[in-house]
Amino acid sequence: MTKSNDGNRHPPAGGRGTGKTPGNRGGKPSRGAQRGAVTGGSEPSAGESAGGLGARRAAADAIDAVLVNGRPLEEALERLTRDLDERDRGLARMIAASVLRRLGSLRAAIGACLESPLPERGRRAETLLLVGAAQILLMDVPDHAAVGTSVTLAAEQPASAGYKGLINAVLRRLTREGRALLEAPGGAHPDLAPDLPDWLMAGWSRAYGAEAAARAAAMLGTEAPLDISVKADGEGWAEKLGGRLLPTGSIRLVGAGNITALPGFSDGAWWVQDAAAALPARLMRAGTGMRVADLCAAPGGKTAQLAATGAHVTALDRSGSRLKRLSQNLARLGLEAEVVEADAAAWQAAQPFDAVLIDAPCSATGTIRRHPDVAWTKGPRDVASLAGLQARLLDHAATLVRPGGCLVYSTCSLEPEEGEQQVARLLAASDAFERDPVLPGESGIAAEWLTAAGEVRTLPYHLPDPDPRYAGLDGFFAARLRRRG
Ligand SMILES: C[S@@+](CC[C@H](N)C(=O)[O-])C[C@H]1O[C@@H](n2cnc3c(N)ncnc32)[C@H](O)[C@@H]1O
Repeated sequence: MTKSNDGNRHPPAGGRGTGKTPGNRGGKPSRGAQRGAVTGGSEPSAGESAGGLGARRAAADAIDAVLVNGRPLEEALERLTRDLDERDRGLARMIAASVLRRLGSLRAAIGACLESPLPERGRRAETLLLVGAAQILLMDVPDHAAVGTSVTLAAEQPASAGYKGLINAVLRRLTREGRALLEAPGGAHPDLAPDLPDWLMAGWSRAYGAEAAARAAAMLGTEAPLDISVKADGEGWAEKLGGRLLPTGSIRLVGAGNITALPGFSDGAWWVQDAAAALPARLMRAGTGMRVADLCAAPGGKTAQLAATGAHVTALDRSGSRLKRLSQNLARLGLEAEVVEADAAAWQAAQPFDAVLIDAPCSATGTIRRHPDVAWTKGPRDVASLAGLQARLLDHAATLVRPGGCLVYSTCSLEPEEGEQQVARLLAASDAFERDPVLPGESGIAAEWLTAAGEVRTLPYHLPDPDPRYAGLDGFFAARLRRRG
């Protein structure tokens, strides 16, 4: 049932503060909600809803795949948008990412238009409301198309057909009042970070302080720029691509469009890699003649960096399918590495390496800006079990480093259990290694990105820029250790 403007607000279904998973709706359904009662607005015409229906359907299905089945967004979109043209693929991706990035805020705005939360069987209807609301409130889409397509999609499934009228009425109301509901400070949602689960915000507040956690959350609600790494001639490629050369050597682009059509892609001059993700390999000081191992290598961003230095690189990963992608990426770039499919926690090398990188599998909470599904598919239990795997991988990687050699451990997680605590544990357990601190300015690394111990700890709001489209970094951790000789 929709609610008149002056009624009491109900909390959003799921979302921050309820202690529920995003797909878990609370509250009893009202009769009106069950029956899809309409309080205003009229049905859109068929003509209004005809265009882009496939993109919206794919977006809704992808959101359900993430929130209901816990699947990664990229995997879902790849499957669901296979038959769409490039424009619709882009639209589906944009809608799904916008919903997942602002899930709590959108639910709050929708909830403010409902007298009671939708019942469990209204799940699809809620997804279609989110799809419509994201287009109306966050994207440059004509309102009538956003409303019409959600209503048409509702009619497609028995579970949502009864909600057509309600979806129409709520979305029409959002076209009039939604921005105020979304932006009202402490209004529809009084929390600082309505778009992230409590456990993440609590952990970041403990680790970095409440203000830093809030700044990180604010940055994660925005779209990320495109960062690329180049084999050589950063300045030249920045100019050719109309991008900015960052102090770390990465190039940053905004509004780049289809990356495979950009100059240099088919020639293998560069590859996509977040600027923070490019730091761990730089810390290894690899160069011609060095023997280097990249032990969790696929899909090969860091392998490519290391190979481009002229080092002899062994790229190892447990996943054969991901290694296939690594080999394809290296072939496009014209770079070489010895590729090994094995478990990095057990693999034995013929002789120790000059430098070993362990870019461990992790919760990836530092990449939520690029992968907003991570916030809703990962939980504290994932962090705990991944920390166990990381410890095994790091301990074994340490045995593969020659005396005097270098060990770099990195993760794209903001959780200290997957970063600082792993390294502290290794150093406490054995005196075979010591820290080789990273100094401010090395590889363009800002002092603000370093811990007191000389480890790299980038936070999403680092690398600010007056133009917000160019601001921010993935959250990354990287530590450099030296094996005592
Ligand atoms: C964070 S990703 C690596 C990203 C890669 N370094 C890059 O820059 O493109 C982690 C990788 O670890 C691999 N992995 C997970 N467990 C592993 C294990 N026990 N042994 C080897 N690789 C493993 C995964 O298959 C995944 O490719």
